[in-house]
Amino acid sequence: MTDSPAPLIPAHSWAIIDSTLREGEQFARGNFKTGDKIEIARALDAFGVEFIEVTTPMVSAQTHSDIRQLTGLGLKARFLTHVRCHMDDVQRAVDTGVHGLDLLFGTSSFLREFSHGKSIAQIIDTAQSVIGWIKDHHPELQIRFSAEDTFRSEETDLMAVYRAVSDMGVHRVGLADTVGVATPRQVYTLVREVRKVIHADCGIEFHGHNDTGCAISNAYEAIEAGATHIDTTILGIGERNGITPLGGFLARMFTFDPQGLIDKYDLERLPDLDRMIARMVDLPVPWNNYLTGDFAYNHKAGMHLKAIYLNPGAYEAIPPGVFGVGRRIQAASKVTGKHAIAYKARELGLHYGEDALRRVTDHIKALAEHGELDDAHLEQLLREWVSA
Ligand SMILES: CC(=O)SCCNC(=O)CCNC(=O)[C@H](O)C(C)(C)COP(=O)(O)OP(=O)(O)OC[C@H]1O[C@@H](n2cnc3c(N)ncnc32)[C@H](O)[C@@H]1OP(=O)(O)O
Ligand SMILES: O=C(O)CCC(=O)C(=O)O
Ligand SMILES: [Mg+2]
Repeated sequence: MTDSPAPLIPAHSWAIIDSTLREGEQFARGNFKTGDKIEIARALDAFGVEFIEVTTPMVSAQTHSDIRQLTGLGLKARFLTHVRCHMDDVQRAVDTGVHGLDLLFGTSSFLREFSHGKSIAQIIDTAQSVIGWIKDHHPELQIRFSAEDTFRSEETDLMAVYRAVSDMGVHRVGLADTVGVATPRQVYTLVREVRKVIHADCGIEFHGHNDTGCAISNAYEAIEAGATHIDTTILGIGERNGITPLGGFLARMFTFDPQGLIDKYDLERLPDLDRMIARMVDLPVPWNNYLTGDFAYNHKAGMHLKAIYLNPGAYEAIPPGVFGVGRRIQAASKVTGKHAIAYKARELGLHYGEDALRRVTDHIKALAEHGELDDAHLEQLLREWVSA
């Protein structure tokens, strides 16, 4: 026996902050009631996510009381609340029973001009007094500071902000691709730069929107560059078209360290998580959803089917059973081939000679020009042709 090589990106080098109960509430249809929130939190905890981020208690008295209820559930996952870097918000958040505060302050010129109106010097000043207050009065709380709209901010501004908050002793800094514009290479480069100015024990969190379709690749690049925490939501729900989806992110990371993921999370629960959120937002799970979409494991073309029957790994990067889903073999279409038909026949105890197999395959392909044949039709045909 030889030891297996160390995984390229070990699963223990990063953690998930699932934000379905924060970013997900900002999704068009994310109107979770207290009962929904409890169901989501319990399901995420059973799945094994390390952190659950919830909305700021500043939203309403109901939200404040919901957070207290969630943190009182006795779950293993740790709760974080997402608050503006402002004393009013922080003081409202500290008695909610959360494990930590996710502070944010927009650093791009867009947000400095149109959101809060503060200069970089004022942001640093405020951050220092808010962080200082938390450290003095609630040293038990984890503190994260994120520069909202990081990827449209000036690099010199960012470095000044990150250095200052790291010097104040925050546990993590956050990089947020708020409008989903960053490319994977930009994410990689910036995370590397940030790593150089913060303390060695300070974590790096990445939050990526999917407006240009890069949310998963950007999360992956962030980890490659040294990020320690990734924000996800179930099905990727969030503002506009959302953020890095939990399932898609896990699919990406599974390819680097399958066993690490199996050890950390109860992966077979993923389909239930996706269906739960689909039900709550009253939308179907997308047909092409990572891992759990109806057709995520559909195999159709003859060349694929020949190999799939011999070894599914020939056309699957990730075995579906690990994530609690099954594969579908679509044998009776116009793009099928003789190997798939022979296999289907064998399943029925039927055996064709080479010529007969060619003829029945061509017949099925011709019929399927008008649409797919269902299983019953295929079986009937195979039985008829073997005795014809
Ligand atoms: C990219 C993101 O997803 S960021 C997170 C977004 N999350 C939320 O907005 C949480 C839900 N929000 C809410 O319930 C409300 O917006 C509240 C309670 C936070 C604030 O409500 P209101 O006081 O009515 O203000 P409103 O929402 O209209 O405007 C935002 C305010 O936040 C201020 N603000 C924005 N960012 C920050 C910040 N990082 N630190 C401090 N203040 C900030 C703005 O200046 C503005 O305050 P102003 O009116 O004094 O200028
Ligand atoms: O706090 C953060 O890091 C992320 C905030 C957010 O949702 C965003 O910038 O899109
Ligand atoms: Mg966001």
